[in-house]
Amino acid sequence: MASSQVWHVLGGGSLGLLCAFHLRTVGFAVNLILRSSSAVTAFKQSGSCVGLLESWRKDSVPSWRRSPPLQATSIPCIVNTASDNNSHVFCGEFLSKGLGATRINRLIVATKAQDTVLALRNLLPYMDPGCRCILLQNGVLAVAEELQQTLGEQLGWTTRSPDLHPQGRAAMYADVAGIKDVAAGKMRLYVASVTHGCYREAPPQQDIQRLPSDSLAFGLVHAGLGSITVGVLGPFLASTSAPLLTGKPSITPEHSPPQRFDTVHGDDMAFLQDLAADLPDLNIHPEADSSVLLHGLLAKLAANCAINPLTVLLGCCNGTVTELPQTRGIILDICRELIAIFGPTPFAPPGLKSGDRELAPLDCTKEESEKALYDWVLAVAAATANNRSSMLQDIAAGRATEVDYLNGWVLRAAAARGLQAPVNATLHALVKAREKLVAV
Ligand SMILES: CC(C)(CO)[C@@H](O)C(=O)[O-]
Repeated sequence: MASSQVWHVLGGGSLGLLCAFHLRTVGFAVNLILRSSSAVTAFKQSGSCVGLLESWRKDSVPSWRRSPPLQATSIPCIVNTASDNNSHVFCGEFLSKGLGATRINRLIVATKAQDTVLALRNLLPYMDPGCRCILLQNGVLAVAEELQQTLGEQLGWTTRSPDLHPQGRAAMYADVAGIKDVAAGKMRLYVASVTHGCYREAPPQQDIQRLPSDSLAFGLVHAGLGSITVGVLGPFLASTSAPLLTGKPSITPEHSPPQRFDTVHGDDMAFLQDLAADLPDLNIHPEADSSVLLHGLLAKLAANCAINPLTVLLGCCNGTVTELPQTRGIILDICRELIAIFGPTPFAPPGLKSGDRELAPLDCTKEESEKALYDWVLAVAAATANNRSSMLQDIAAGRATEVDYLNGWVLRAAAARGLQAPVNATLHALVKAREKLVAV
């Protein structure tokens, strides 16, 4: 049962609103942290509610529902100074009006990948020690690497890349953020692979009439029921002294043994299991085995590297990319490239795992992994067939996409291993070109 616990949801995109809707509807107090004070004003003017249409439900005619009212605040603001791209100062406006005395100890981070590190850095002074923070981004592995390189010291992780993270830089951020006394090192970070398909949309006129006036400008359509597989981030980062997956491996991926991580127990799992029980409609699967979680995150990466650019380049919904032989061929190529880079083991077909969930590297051939990953990506696209991918939504709204954290990150991982990933490179280049055309 939902307690009096306050949840903060960072980001008013479709996924942030989906989480805010369900958290609030089951009875949690929710504070939605939006990008600007004008977004907060718009939210308040629209009735301070989130509207949801679950079009994935086939058993009944779906209709719009709205959440009870929830709080909204604007995001604290740090700006880059012109002289030094890496140093930041707080905006005066935020210091006086932003979150004020708010303390955050349950946080869902639903920002775009490229906004995550800066947004989290801005929130650090407001987080209670031990704050539980769930990262939902597409490209969350790339985000995690960036977090480690920029905020690693505050988060209690080893600093792995002195050139990217010069000595003293973290201390300077901490000073600027006034977080000297905040035990941010105890922040608990969780990462998730999210396969729900949803997009923002205001409901049609007749639906609005059935609801209290002026509500639901902050509406979303949950078009494809997926799941949220979530676990603890720490073991991935703490156990290595090289960047998570874009670092140079000591042996080639094909011959590398499966990467093993500590299994997470206890309090973290209890927290995630309670959350899953409180929010059944979000289909949350807590994962205690970090190796299995990594498998899920890499599989999700493959889905985003294939589905998202293709939907942008063809201007279509997710389902279309499963139907055409040309797009199916490109999806298979993307899967093959990821397996060549990260090795077949992380993509072992579920059938090749033993009962205790150990991966079975010796039995898992490259071909079996390719087939398993390809089938999984097609299944995600089919389950979200009527969804407009997040990248297509970004392009339609004239926003930057997350492609640098998806195909772009894969290219960096390939380069670190002396490999090429030509299909990822082509999709990356075409999406960047599309971004440029949209921006003019
Ligand atoms: C799962 C997914 C591809 C569904 O559209 C989603 O991650 C997205 O849109 O980015």
